[in-house]
Amino acid sequence: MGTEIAIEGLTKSFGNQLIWKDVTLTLPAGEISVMLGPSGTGKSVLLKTLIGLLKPDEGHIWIEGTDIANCKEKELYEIRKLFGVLFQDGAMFGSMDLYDNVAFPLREHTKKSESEIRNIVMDKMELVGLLGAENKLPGEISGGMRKRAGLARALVLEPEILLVDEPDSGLDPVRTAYLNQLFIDLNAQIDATFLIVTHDINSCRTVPDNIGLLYHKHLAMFGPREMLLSSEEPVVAQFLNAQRVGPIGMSEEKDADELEAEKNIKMPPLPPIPLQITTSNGRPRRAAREPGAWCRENGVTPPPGSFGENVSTAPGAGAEVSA
Ligand SMILES: Nc1ncnc2c1ncn2[C@@H]1O[C@H](COP(=O)(O)OP(=O)(O)OP(=O)(O)O)[C@@H](O)[C@H]1O
Repeated sequence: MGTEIAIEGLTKSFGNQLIWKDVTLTLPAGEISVMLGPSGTGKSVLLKTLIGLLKPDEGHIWIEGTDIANCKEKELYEIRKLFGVLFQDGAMFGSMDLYDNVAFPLREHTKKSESEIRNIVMDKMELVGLLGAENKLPGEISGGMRKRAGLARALVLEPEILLVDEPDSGLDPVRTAYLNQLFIDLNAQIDATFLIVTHDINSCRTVPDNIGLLYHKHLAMFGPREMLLSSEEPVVAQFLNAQRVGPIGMSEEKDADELEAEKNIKMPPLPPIPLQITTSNGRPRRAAREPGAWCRENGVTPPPGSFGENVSTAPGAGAEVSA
């Protein structure tokens, strides 16, 4: 089962450039969370801070009782073993074939024999649909395959926490859909805590259990998927529905003149909340909740047409989904 990450009052700047301030959130154990935000709001910096590649100016990151923002190198080294990381470009060694790339963490961090390593590598290659491509070099395969190879490598040490930076950048919608399904299936299988940084609104609306939004140097909101997808908060509603109308402008925040010009333009109504992707083999995912459960429990009426037609989201009603 995955590990909870409790982030408290995290602040990061580079010189006098503040990236974000006072970020506080808990990534629940075994759940999939997505972090969104306009370009340059520090999503990648957050991922790097979580694995200790960058030191925050202030704050705490609690994992299994250790504050990895303030612990000794030796403790950080141990905690890092809980993490699997998939960087944007897959971060493959160009001169090694996919097999050696995926085997690398096992050879580096374990004393496993080559035959044990072979079993693990082939198992993960199969999981990401890359069996048969073991002898290819990273330069000989597509971007989508490189990402999947990066994912196989992130999985070989059986991570409790999986951090993924923009898995869908540069992928076509079909490949993105396959990758999203893979995340859901993987989460059901390995039960790790996932944090995915993405710009893809469709992925963010259908994959995670929780969504966070970084905006204007702070965490605008973090919570269950249904909470954010039913939120009328202008920044959240604008971003999650990819609208031009709202406080976010081309260079992050709109100025007073732009906002004044939009004063009488109403934000469009929220679109229906889609169903969350389920596992491809029907196996239940521990963190998955019934459609509409959060809305029902919190007395929130979701936008009309949410979750398909057969889910009652009235407070107090039991949710039913037609087969
Ligand atoms: N090592 C560093 N030194 C100085 N500045 C940095 C460093 N790493 C990141 N930054 C700055 O931090 C800011 C946030 O960068 P980051 O890559 O985290 O944004 P992002 O939200 O992931 O953006 P995008 O969605 O475009 O990938 C940028 O202004 C970037 O230039």
